[in-house]
Amino acid sequence: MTVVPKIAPSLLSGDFAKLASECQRMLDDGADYLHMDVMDGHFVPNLTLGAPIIKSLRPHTKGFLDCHLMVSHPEQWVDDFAKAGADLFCFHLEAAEDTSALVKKIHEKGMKAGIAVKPNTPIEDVFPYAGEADQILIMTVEPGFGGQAFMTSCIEKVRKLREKFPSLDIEVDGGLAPDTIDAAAEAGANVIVAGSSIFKADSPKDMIKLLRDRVQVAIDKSSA
Ligand SMILES: O=C(CO)[C@@H](O)[C@H](O)COP(=O)(O)O
Repeated sequence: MTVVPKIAPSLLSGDFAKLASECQRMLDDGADYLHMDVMDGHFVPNLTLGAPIIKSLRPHTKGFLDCHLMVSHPEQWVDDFAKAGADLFCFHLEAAEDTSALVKKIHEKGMKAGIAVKPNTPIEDVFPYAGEADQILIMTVEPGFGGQAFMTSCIEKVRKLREKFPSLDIEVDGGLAPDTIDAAAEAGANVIVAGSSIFKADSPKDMIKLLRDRVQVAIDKSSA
């Protein structure tokens, strides 16, 4: 593997009333990405934030805004997120009309492109597009809410994707914590989204370090 660990705190578990300072706190504590959960109340049964919030936040942070759009018709939001200053636009395979065209459009607008898959979507469905995208996100909970239990059934999907794409950024999201990180990392995940485990930790800094160290151990083991 040639990948490196990246830790992406999910701001969904932070305090939206002070989003900019929550982002800064995470960066100061060692975060690599700021994971922004965009939900439309249609693709998932929850409503969170959209491009206007990303636009307001952008002048207040230099952090990498890893935007995960859990929305129907993701095509319609590419321009708005690009203008708002998103760094990565991740859409759901299940929601896209034309996956390759959407990846191309995201790149043309100057953002990195991610493709997410829900727990019940076979990982093979994303194989044809994994070479075009910058990151594949494997959901390890049903998307919609923070604080759910990690689904171990998703681990095999990470393993299969890593086997085929050794240098791809593989992100996992949902229920990542000290008791689940090893399974995800050993299967090949290198980008870790974590909400509850980081924001509820006595020391978010120590939690970010723990998650990063465990991923690094798995990477070292796999390349030994
Ligand atoms: O996208 C989602 C939920 O749909 C996630 O990003 C969660 O916000 C992660 O939260 P934890 O499971 O780590 O609490």
